[in-house]
Amino acid sequence: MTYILHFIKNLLSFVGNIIYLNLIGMVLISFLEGIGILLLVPLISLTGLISFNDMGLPINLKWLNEFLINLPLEISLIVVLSIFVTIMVSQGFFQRQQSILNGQIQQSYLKNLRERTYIDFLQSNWSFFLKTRKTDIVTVMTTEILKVSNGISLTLNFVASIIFTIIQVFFAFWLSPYMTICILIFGFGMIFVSKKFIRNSSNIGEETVYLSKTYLAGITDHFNGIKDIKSNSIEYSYINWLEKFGVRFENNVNNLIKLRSSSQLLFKSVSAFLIAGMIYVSILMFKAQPAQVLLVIAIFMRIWPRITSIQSHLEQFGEIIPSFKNLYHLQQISQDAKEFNKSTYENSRPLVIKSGIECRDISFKYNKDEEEYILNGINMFIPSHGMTAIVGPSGAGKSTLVDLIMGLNKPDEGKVLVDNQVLTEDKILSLRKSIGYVPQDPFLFNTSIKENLLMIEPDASDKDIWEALSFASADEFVRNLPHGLDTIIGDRGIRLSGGERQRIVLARAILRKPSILVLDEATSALDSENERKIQAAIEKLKGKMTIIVIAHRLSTIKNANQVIVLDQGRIIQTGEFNQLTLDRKGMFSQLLGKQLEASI
Ligand SMILES: Nc1ncnc2c1ncn2[C@@H]1O[C@H](COP(=O)(O)OP(=O)(O)OP(=O)(O)O)[C@@H](O)[C@H]1O
Repeated sequence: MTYILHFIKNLLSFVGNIIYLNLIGMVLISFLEGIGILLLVPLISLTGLISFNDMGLPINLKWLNEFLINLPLEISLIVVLSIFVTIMVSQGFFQRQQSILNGQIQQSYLKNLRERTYIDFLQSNWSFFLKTRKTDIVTVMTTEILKVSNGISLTLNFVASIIFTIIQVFFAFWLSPYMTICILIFGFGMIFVSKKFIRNSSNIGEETVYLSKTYLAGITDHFNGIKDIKSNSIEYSYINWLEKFGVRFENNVNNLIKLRSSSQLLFKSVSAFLIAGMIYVSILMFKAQPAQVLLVIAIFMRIWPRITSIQSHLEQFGEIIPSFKNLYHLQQISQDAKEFNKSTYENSRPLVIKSGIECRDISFKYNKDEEEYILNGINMFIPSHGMTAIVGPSGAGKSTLVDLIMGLNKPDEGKVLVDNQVLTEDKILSLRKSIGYVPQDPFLFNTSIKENLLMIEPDASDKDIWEALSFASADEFVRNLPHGLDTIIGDRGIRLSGGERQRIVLARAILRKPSILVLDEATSALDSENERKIQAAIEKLKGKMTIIVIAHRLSTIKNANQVIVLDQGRIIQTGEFNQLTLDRKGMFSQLLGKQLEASI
């Protein structure tokens, strides 16, 4: 319940006073419906079968009776029916207004919740994304947020249902206090007894959340790896996975339907026994008149559905509370991991690096419970406007080191300094705004080449774009595409070759005119002709910006001003390319030797 209350509080602070208008609307509607019960009395009387006096009502409606009796039947019937029609039409009108208002509240809350959650995620630091599965975030942003928003609407309906019930009970109590008390005792007794249904709903809801997350994670993995699946002809192990998973999904929904229908059956059966018992007791034991029996039925038919509705709401709450919990927890984690807000984002300007970036005694580990550091006692200086290459065997910590330099990870010990100033939280964003980054696995969106480039620099002109493309040796192939810059490149750029993708991402990084260019294995997917072109391009950039390259192909970094060799999280060699090749026993020479052997 704490989770629902948290989101209700959000809702109250978001929609403000409209929510009270909404509640007033609900009270008005219930009031008009309550009057409906009262109206039954003169209506029954007008049948001519029974008089008010026989009904044994605790209220004095004789004046109404006398007024109606003194009128000719047609007139009194018209009066009563007109009142009835007016009440029903007004109720319908208010109901319409209230439904519209409810819908508006729900939709604007959903919009706000979606935006807030998305902003929270995007403003979180990198460690949040390292700890959280991407597909869990996607599940929250799609299905869970919708469920929470429906849950909010369910809560508003629940409040309405409670208000309806209270007002109906009030009218019923006025007409017949004993019978109302009797129905209420039975009703709330039933709700208490059927707590098990609510608990089971909650268990099913937990399972639904788990299944949704696992399904999305599985399906995403499978289609990301579809080339491996098809090339290795392992389609059927995945089809089997889906079939098994489908059974669990099916059971989950069937269990929910069974639970809901069992609870409805229970309430319906109790309702039948109760009404039969009441009629029996009133006729045989209290010798009730037909009018009183009719009243018993009328009151019962009004109140019992309200009690059933409360029970059904409670069961639905049980089912969606796990979604509230899931969203709440992920929001909390992302808020704790917040690294900036809108104003810090807007106020941070790209840095211009004058002297260079220094790592001083840096140690870092991903899992803080482990003893071993991934990076250990790193001391290095990356001079501005030079080209620094970081090399080393796989798993040595190259990407981790570059992530620390970009302020994505924070060192557990030691500091990163930019132009001799410690890289504090407030400077991280400025630093990142001055970086052009080309990742190992270049990411492109399923849109045109132009839009992919403008994502980084929305104000760039076509001339700037062609310049950047030409610099990245991508201009020729883009010109040859059927729609040139407007060619749509498919999911993650699937319609382009690996090398073409990498060149587009390089062009995108350069378009920003960054003061630091970070290339993480940027040339790995290029053939030697394109690699040569990019080498020449990087050569052109040397001296204009600070270039950091993580390289496996050592031939690509011949012109680096400094090469840093990492092994098992430690720097083991630093120097110029040629200088390092002279150290025959050093790791750099060994790596170079292995690559030469492999290329023969
Ligand atoms: N998110 C992570 N959580 C836990 N450990 C990680 C994470 N990322 C990397 N590591 C570990 O840190 C070590 C260094 O990884 P890193 O990716 O920095 O190496 P690398 O030198 O860039 O390797 P490669 O050349 O293969 O890309 C590895 O042992 C890796 O298993």
